[in-house]
Amino acid sequence: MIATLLIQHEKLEQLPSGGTLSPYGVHQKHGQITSQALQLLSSQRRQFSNTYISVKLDETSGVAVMKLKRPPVNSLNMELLTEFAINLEKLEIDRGCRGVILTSAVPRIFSAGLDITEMCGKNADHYGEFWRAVQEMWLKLYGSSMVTIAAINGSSPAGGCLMALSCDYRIIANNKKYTIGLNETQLGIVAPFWFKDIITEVIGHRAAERSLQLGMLYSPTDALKIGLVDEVVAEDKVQSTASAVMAQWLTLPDHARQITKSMMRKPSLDRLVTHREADITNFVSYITRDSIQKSLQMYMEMLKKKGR
Ligand SMILES: CCCCCCC/C=C/C(=O)SCCNC(=O)CCNC(=O)[C@H](O)C(C)(C)COP(=O)(O)OP(=O)(O)OC[C@H]1O[C@@H](n2cnc3c(N)ncnc32)[C@H](O)[C@@H]1OP(=O)(O)O
Repeated sequence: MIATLLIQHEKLEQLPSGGTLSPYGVHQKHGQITSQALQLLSSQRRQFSNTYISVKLDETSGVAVMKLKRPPVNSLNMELLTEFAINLEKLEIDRGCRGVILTSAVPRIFSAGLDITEMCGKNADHYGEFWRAVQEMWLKLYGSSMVTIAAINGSSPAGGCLMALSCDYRIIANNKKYTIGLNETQLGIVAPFWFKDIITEVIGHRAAERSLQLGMLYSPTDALKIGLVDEVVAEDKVQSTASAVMAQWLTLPDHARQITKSMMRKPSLDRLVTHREADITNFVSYITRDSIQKSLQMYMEMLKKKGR
């Protein structure tokens, strides 16, 4: 139902083209392609936009840029998570798309993580549905066969960090004000096993243990030191670096890279798929505890006071 609505509402823009494109290059139909025609071809883009996500697919390079656009902080509510999973699935089945750059349209913020208001003062059915949407986003992103690059152009705590960690490569803007990490314990909550698994895979057991217990948020340079991100670049170079890294990754034959990626990620994906229902039950029984609700409410109040 939601999927149908989203597809009906999407704006599909097709720019003019002078010929046929394939993901792997230009197919020449008649005679020589002029430089003007090449220019037109190289600008062929498909764009679609939903409420909280915009996607631009460059059919020449096969690279889509997916932007989160939910001001003020791109917090991940049910609708954004659902749009995200649907858009990623659309790109996944689109033979013209080989890579996705995930970034933010909101200045200074990549994503503030899960929308805390989705986890406060609601009923058990809501929490169950919300958690399923969080799982779905992760299964789709971490399990994507495309090359995924996080262009982290702002702060990225908790669920925002999880999104970045789920990509193949992370580039963050060099700005001391930005922080990234899994800070759940600072909210008085526990990151679930699959958050723990993925950060352990990326930064190793010792660093993950310290990072998770203390709910650490790192500056870009400190994140680089522990391997939480792969590159720190000037703020105005984040997108161009992401495009350059993507072009490099796309020189590899898809099938070899995809099978290798799947081999590396399958155990963690399988673990969540196998325990999915138990993980939802666990989340619901945990989040409905009075003590957890109090912690989250206090954290939200603290955020609001800070903002005043
Ligand atoms: C067994 C399972 C157990 C449960 C596991 C659950 C796993 C949880 C994962 C999560 O992702 S929980 C969310 C954690 N997120 C955070 O801790 C981030 C909190 N936000 C911030 O630190 C800051 O807002 C920011 C992102 C650094 C941006 O700072 P800035 O100064 O630019 O903006 P603010 O004034 O702080 O915020 C503006 C506005 O947005 C509201 N807000 C911020 N974050 C969230 C959020 N995650 N959810 C909902 N709302 C959020 C904030 O309250 C302000 O609202 P107003 O005061 O304007 O109404």
